[in-house]
Amino acid sequence: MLQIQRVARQNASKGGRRIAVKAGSWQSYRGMASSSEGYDVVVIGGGPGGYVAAIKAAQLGLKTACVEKRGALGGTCLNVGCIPSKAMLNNSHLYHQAQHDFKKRGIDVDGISLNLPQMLKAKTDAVTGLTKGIEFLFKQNKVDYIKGSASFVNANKLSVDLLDGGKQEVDSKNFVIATGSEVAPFPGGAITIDEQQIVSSTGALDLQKVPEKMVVIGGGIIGLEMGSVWSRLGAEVTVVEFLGSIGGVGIDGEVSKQFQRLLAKQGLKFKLNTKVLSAEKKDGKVYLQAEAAKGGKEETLEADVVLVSVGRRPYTDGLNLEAAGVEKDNKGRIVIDDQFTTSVSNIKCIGDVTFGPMLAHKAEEEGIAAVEFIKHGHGHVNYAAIPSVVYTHPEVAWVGQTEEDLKNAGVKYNIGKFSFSANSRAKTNLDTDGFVKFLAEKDTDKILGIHIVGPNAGEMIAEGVLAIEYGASSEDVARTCHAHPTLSEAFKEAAMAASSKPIHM
Ligand SMILES: Cc1cc2nc3c(=O)[nH]c(=O)nc-3n(C[C@H](O)[C@H](O)[C@H](O)COP(=O)(O)OP(=O)(O)OC[C@H]3O[C@@H](n4cnc5c(N)ncnc54)[C@H](O)[C@@H]3O)c2cc1C
Ligand SMILES: NC(=O)c1ccc[n+]([C@@H]2O[C@H](COP(=O)([O-])OP(=O)(O)OC[C@H]3O[C@@H](n4cnc5c(N)ncnc54)[C@H](O)[C@@H]3O)[C@@H](O)[C@H]2O)c1
Repeated sequence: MLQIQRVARQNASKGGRRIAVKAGSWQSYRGMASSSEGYDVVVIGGGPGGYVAAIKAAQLGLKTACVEKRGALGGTCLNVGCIPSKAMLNNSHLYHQAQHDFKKRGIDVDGISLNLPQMLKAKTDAVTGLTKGIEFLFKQNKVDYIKGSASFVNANKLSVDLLDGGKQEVDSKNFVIATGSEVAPFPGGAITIDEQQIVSSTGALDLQKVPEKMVVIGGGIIGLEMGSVWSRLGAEVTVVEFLGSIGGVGIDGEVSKQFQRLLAKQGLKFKLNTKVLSAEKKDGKVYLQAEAAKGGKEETLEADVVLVSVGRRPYTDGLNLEAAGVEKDNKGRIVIDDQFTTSVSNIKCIGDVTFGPMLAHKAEEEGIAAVEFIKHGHGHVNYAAIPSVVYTHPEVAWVGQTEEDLKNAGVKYNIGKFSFSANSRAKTNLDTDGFVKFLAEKDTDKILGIHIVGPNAGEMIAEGVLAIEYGASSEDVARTCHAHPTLSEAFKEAAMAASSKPIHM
């Protein structure tokens, strides 16, 4: 019963906005699937969406293989995304703290210096350990790992160019496409990424020298995380953002402003409402032409290294989707219905290559739900309860709707805010920047959004996700006992502020 309610809730939460409903229901799929032999499920792509789908499918008793062409499992996230960036964020933060923060805590350290090769090695070690770990999980769960590049022959057959040479044909009743995304090139080809001086996030994770001046094009999550890393390690970083605010899609306006103030205090410079037009490499430098977003006077920005972080796009190169009949939309996303089924009834699709936010945990949830649909005919992802986290210091995290969303939808709401400067643990930690903000429906007190800028926001938001998943009111959270002294008391007090009054402010 609960499952059925959840599927209904999931469908309702999408409201037809995210998922275009195409032909190919669960019933019609069942008719087709039994006709072929080989695997029950073959997953194409071994990123967080694909590898999780493969493990879950095997756990459900389906004969499963996963095809991955990178030579390592884990996809963008483990190899050139979430994991290496978080290693660099953590270690650059410690370096920055040791230089600028230890003294006031009574820790005198002499002769601190950066050993960048060692910091890069620590990052690589974390990546290697985790990608090998997934290979182990595949063995443990009896998922066949096919190393090569997959291409559809028809809706029940792949041809795989094996990394070790040669080709292999792979037959399956069902496929899950999880081929992810790639760096979006600069529009119009005006700037070419060379991964040395003009880098994408991939090059920015592996710079062999701290640049003196770095210009970041795009003040979304990648720009702010990687800009923070190199700023902490000593670069003068300028973020150029087309829009009037930073943080990308989904960030609350008030949080974005506070976030920008805090990053500026750390030394990052911002040029908002500014559009980069072109780049020229000359005498070891890069010169960028930029102008006001709405048109106006041009200016030249000089940099040693430029990071292009203007978004990512779905990746389907070489898949030969036409041979299977799988359709894409005009943004290159594979079109799916609310059961992750593509235009072909036995082929499902999940993660960055289809609709929705490009986040590892969203891809994982979809991976599990998609194979549950294959096995049981029902699955569940609640798109209203997908958290977002920016792993800077302080962190920024949110779930649900922003004030701007609610205003645009004409929804009446209460705000409850609590500042970390009034939280005892934050005070003892000398880490008091930021706040927790609850948005609750005026009439019912139901939580509609939670936004945090502050220490440990990325861990704390899990409580908000749970509250939204269970349809909690802010009073529910306010009446829940939180341990003292913890940062999470700020979370409780913000809930108290939304439903009645906080105690400590
Ligand atoms: C710098 C950076 C930092 C990030 N940090 C975070 C973060 O902190 N948290 C977060 O949630 N998200 C983060 N992301 C986003 C996250 O990496 C993606 O949302 C996630 O990896 C998507 O998972 P996926 O499985 O859909 O695709 P991917 O991870 O892109 O995996 C797809 C895989 O498919 C393989 N493939 C493609 N075509 C074929 C083929 N024809 N045959 C065989 N294999 C194929 C590719 O080689 C790839 O390994 C970050 C991204 C970047 C770039
Ligand atoms: N912590 C995380 O969860 C995390 C970390 C990194 C990446 N990611 C994911 O990776 C994806 C890509 O990240 P991203 O930061 O590249 O994209 P993004 O879409 O988040 O941000 C790109 C920014 O570039 C700006 N921009 C575009 N063209 C510009 C121009 N010509 N000049 C100046 N600014 C311009 C846009 O206005 C936007 O703010 C995102 O979907 C994100 O969810 C997530």
